[in-house]
Amino acid sequence: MATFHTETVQSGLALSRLHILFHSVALLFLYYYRISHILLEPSFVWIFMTIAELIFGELWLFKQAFRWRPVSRAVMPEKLPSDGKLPALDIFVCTVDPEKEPTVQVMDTVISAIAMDYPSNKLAVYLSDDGGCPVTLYGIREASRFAKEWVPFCRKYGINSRCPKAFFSPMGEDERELLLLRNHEFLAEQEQLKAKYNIMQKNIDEFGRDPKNRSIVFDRPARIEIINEQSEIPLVVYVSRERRPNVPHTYKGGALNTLLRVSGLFSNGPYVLVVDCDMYCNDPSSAKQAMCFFLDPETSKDIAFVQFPQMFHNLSMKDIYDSQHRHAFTTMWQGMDGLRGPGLSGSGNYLSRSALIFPSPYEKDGYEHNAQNKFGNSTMYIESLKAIQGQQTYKTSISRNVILQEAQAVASCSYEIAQIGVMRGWRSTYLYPKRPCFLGCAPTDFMEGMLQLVKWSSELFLLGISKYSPFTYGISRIPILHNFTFCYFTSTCQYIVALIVYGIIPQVCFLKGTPVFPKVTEPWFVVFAILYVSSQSQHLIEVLYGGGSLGTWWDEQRIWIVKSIVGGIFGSILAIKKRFGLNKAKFILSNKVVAKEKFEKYEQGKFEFEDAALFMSPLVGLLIVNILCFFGGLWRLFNVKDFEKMSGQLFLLGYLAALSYPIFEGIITMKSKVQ
Ligand SMILES: O=c1ccn([C@@H]2O[C@H](COP(=O)(O)OP(=O)(O)O[C@H]3O[C@H](CO)[C@@H](O)[C@H](O)[C@H]3O)[C@@H](O)[C@H]2O)c(=O)[nH]1
Ligand SMILES: [Mn+2]
Repeated sequence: MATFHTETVQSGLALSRLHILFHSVALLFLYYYRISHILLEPSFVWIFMTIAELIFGELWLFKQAFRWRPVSRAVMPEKLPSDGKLPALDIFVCTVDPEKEPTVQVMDTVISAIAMDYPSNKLAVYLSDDGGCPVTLYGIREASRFAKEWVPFCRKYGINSRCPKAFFSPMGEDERELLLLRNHEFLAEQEQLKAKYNIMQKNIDEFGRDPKNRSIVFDRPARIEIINEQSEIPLVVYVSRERRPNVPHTYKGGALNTLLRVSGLFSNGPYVLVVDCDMYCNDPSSAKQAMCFFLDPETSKDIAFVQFPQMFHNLSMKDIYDSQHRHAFTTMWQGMDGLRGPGLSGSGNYLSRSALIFPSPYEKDGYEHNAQNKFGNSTMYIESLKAIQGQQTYKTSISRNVILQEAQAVASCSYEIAQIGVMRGWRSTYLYPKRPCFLGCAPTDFMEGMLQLVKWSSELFLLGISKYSPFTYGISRIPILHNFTFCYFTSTCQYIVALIVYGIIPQVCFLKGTPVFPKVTEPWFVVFAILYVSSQSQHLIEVLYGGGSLGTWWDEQRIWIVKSIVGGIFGSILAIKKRFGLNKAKFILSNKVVAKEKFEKYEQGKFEFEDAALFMSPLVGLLIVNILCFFGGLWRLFNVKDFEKMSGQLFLLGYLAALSYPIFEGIITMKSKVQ
């Protein structure tokens, strides 16, 4: 019996495809207008405008792939086999730096994972401590001790908020009150647990107060410790892989590879959940929801991973920086799901181990050839792969000590061989349930948001010029529409060229009185007007349809321009530096602690540019050009009165001025602080 069903997001699909056609035709008219004009009367201004419009058009086209066949899925966990027949599941949590990733917060995630609604003997939780910090090891021991009381409590009352922090916070209030009404003993038990939770936090904080316990060691042997083996709660393992300064460690990817090998020796669950240390499990049923895809009798065989949206607990209503990535997790991922499946977004994804081992879903033999080259020379680990082939949990009679020793070996630097990736023929799937399954900490101040953006942009840029570029590698191997989605991701840096042209040329020409758009009375003007209205209304409909407001639409346009400029310039600079090995800077780890004043500003919906002068400089430059040209040009316009030919530019500049007003405000208040 099927355990999930899929629905094409039908409402307006035909209309939406018709719109794609309509907009494409309008674009062709625009190009015809531009190019025929250039042929008659070549000028740099027109050539640049045309290049910009070609880039906008190209990216617009790639983007339509996301709108072609969006699907939404629903699961039926009640139709899953009984608990005894479920496959084993390993959960991986990654952390590295207790300064940016406070240990107490990491432990909330670990506890929420331990408390997942899944049979304890089938679940194992692995914490990768890439910093090798004593406080992390201390923290997980405390967390495991607390979990031994927390898990039975959650099960007894059927609690949904299994991250203790969330449960005891105002976010958990509704649930607490409901339970209180139903059960008399609940109050006393809850108070007890809250006290124990506070003690746990206090202990960890105290232990971490000593800087020695918080310091990161990047020159260390592997250290693996079983934290819990008793069966009332899942197996809990602490893993700190070997790190040596002169051996490349490939950051989180390397940490995950280590976890795959280590967990292969201990529990070898055929499925693996990966979460970042700040992304606590907000719905304990997510494991069973994911199993609905993996265990579906008809369609499951080729599913490599199930992705849940990344959602955040620290967003404000206005979310001026669009830290939630609304467009990505509502439109884009659903759109990709309707093609061949969403991309891996790094956290909140359930992976099938088979997809990481076997060349294709239909080719589960043959991995043994060369196994030592591919997976390293631990025979015990290679044995574990065989168990995956048979889809059985790896049963072992080998003693714990021998396994621990082997685990130490597979966590050493010499095992860091080729990166594992999902191979061909596999599909992925996306599930966006009503209750968010994972909640993390989004950057809510401008600087942090931009750092993360620059990190991502540089990685996508590098992918675009790599061996695996969608323009070369993808084009012959991936169905065209699906490949378009990857073309889009790897080309967003191109927006910067188009935006610089559109942010300087019409402005300077407005000041000088040179038109760059057709006269308002000419029929060609209609083409430009149509394209503008068409793209804006497409965006507006998408926002409103997803429950957003007019304000969201307006704010998103602003932050889109800001992000495209910052990501485009600094992302490509970083990418080029990385490409030529000039990048001395370390990995940009996202900060999960937010300064209070900055957070307050974000909550009020006010831009805060502190410390971000470098990232802001191109933007400030463009803003100055815009303002000077706008007012200077207005002065000229009212003197010369050539409204007819300047209307297009007047509108563009007015629109940009209105859009950038809050940024302007942010800059002014930043200045006044310095004085
Ligand atoms: O050397 C490292 C560096 C990072 N991490 C961990 O990797 C995770 C993600 O790092 P973070 O800096 O928090 O990335 P973000 O920018 O917040 O996260 C997004 O972007 C990353 C890619 O840049 C993805 O891997 C993440 O899943 C995705 O949530 C965190 O748990 C880190 O502890 C390691 O384990 N080892
Ligand atoms: Mn993150």
